[in-house]
Amino acid sequence: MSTSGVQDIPGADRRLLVSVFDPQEAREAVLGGARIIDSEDPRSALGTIKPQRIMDIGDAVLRTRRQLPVQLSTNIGEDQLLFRRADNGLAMAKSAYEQVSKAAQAALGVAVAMGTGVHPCGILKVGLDGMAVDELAEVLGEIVTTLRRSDQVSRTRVMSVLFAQDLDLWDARKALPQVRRVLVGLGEYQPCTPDAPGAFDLGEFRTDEAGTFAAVNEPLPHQDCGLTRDRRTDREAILGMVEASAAAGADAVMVGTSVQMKAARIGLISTADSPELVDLNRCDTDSEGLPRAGILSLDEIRFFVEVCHSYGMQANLAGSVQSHQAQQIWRLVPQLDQLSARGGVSALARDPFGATGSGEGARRGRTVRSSLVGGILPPEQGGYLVLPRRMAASPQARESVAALLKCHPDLTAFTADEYGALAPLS
Ligand SMILES: O=C[C@H](O)COP(=O)(O)O
Repeated sequence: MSTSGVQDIPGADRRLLVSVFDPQEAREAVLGGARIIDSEDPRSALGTIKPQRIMDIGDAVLRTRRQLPVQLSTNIGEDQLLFRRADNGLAMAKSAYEQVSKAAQAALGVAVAMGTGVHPCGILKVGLDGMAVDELAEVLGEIVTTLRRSDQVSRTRVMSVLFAQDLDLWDARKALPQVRRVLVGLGEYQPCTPDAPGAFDLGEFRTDEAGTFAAVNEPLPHQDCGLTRDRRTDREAILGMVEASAAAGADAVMVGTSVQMKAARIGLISTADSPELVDLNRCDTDSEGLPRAGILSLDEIRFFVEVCHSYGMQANLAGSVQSHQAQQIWRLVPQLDQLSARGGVSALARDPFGATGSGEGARRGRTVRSSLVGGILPPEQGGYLVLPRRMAASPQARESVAALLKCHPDLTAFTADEYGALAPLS
């Protein structure tokens, strides 16, 4: 007898998407139980990936034993904006016609790279960051129509992507050294004068660049795109994105987070201030004591799912999704179609020759582990709770986990070391 209720949903077909960068990560994701294997360059939130790598990943999925049907997905980048450089060096937007055409060409290209060998319905994620609502609807509509008319990939599903943001939280965190370090490592900065807002000396992070000043790249505010008047992604922004996606004929909408939010430990799901959620975000601190924060409340997540379904589209959540969030959200929002993850299912790479892991903390230096994939799976597919070992050591976290297991006694809990090896939570 289920205690969460979700196991009792007849025909539940909820899916975990895992973003991978190579065939080995693809195998880990499939063996861990992911239902959508997403080809993506982890250097950014929707990192563009070469078609040949998508093909390599598809081949790896085909060769790996799967218990349930698996789909492929990929993306055509975070935004579809195109610029040219004016004589004075300033960036000038290219014509709407060129933007729409390039996006549709890219969509066709990556859909062909995914092919139909793994599944007839590949999924195409379309980043639309920074675009005005009418602009993004035009791009999406062209992509949908182009793919539908194609001979080979007409069943490709189109998923629009909205990057959720909380600009007040971002402002409060963006100057922290650990946030700047990650963004500098990912190349998310631009040169500036020493007196420019947010300027810092690159030499703090790269000795060879001492004396060069830079500022981290800022998120593109929703207000500038006409999505909402708020500095945080709210119901108005969600509704605007879902309506535009539905009008364009998209099949699904994903709300995720930009690389700036990820670097600042601002994930999509807020566990604070909810009587239904156990707040483990506050116990998940980095080595400097910075806790994980979230953007959308449980009610806003329910609103997103409900609005998507009212337009006949699927709802997908992403944005530094952690195991404790996933296990609660799957149970509390049983209608949710998909969760997506990379950071929450990756660990330091273990060097088989004995050296310690490399690339500590950076998105690129971590690799997908099947043991961690199980931490984000829905309960009806065997999902369990995974707590990073450093977090499990905190009495505050232990207390919160005890409360969580009391709410959901069907959950089995493990700790994970920095390489993703699991041990039962004792
Ligand atoms: O498509 C989804 C993203 O790859 C999720 O990445 P993340 O879990 O590190 O935020």
